[in-house]
Amino acid sequence: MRVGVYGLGRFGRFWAETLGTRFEVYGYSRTPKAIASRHFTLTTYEGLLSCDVIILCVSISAVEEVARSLARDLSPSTLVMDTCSVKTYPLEVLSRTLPDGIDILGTHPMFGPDSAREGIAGLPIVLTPCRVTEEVSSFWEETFREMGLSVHRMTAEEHDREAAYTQGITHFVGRVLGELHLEDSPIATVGYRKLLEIREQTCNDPWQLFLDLQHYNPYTRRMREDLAQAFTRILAVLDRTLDGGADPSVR
Ligand SMILES: O=C(O)C(=O)C[C@]1(C(=O)O)C=C[C@@H](O)C=C1
Repeated sequence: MRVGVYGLGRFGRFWAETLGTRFEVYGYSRTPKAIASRHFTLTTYEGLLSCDVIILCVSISAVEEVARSLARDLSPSTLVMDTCSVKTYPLEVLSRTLPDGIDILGTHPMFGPDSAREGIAGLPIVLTPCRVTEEVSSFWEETFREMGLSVHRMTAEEHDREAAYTQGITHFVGRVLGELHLEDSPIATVGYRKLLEIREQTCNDPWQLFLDLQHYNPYTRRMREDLAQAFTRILAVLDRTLDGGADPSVR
C-alpha cells in the first residue's frame, strides 16, 4: 500500500516518519523547502495522487482549498484521511467537496512531535469513520493498535465536544501563560514546572493551530466563557473574603 502524506510541516513530517516504519510513505509539500527523510520519500503532486491513501496534514483552515484541488485530480477509490484537531468542520468539508467514489476516514492523533518525543506507545488517537466501509475502518483501527496507540472511535460531534474541554482549554491556558513571560526558578514547585511545560508545549505549536482550534471547534467558545466566568467567580470570592472579612470557607 502506498501512503501519501500531504503537508510536511511539524506534524506531517513526524507522522510520515512514524508511518514510514510500516508503510511505503510518500511525502508531498507545497513549499519547496521540504527535506527528505530516511523513512519516507519526497514526491510531487502527481506522485501523491498515485497513492492508495492520502493523509492530510494541513492546517484546519487550509482543508477546504486542499480538498477542492484533490477533488479535481484524485482517482476513484482513493482513501482520504484527515488528521485535524477538530472533526466536524473538516469532515463536513471533505464530504461536500470530494466526489462520491473517494473514501473519507477522519482521524485525530492526540499527540505530536513534542508530546510523542518518548514514542507513541499508549497515546490516544481518535477515529471518526465518515464515508468508508467498516472493513477499511477496521484495518486502520487494527493498524493503529498494532502501533501501540489507544484507539477511540467516536463521532465528530462527540470528539469536538470533548476536545474543547481537554485540548482546547489546554492551548488557551498555555497561550495565556505565554503572555505572562513566566521564568523558571530554583524554588519552582512541581506544579509550577507543569505550568511551564504546558506553556512550552502549546506555544511551540503554530499560532495558526491555536486560532483554528478556537475558531473551528463549535464548543470552544463555550469553554472560553466558562473559563472567564470561573476566573471572575474566584476573584469575586477573594474580594468578598479579603476585603469584607467574610468567612473564606463560604463561597
Ligand atoms: O506534541 C505536540 O507537539 C502537540 O502539541 C500535540 C497536540 C497537543 O498536545 O495539543 C497538538 C495538536 C494535535 O491536535 C494533537 C496534540
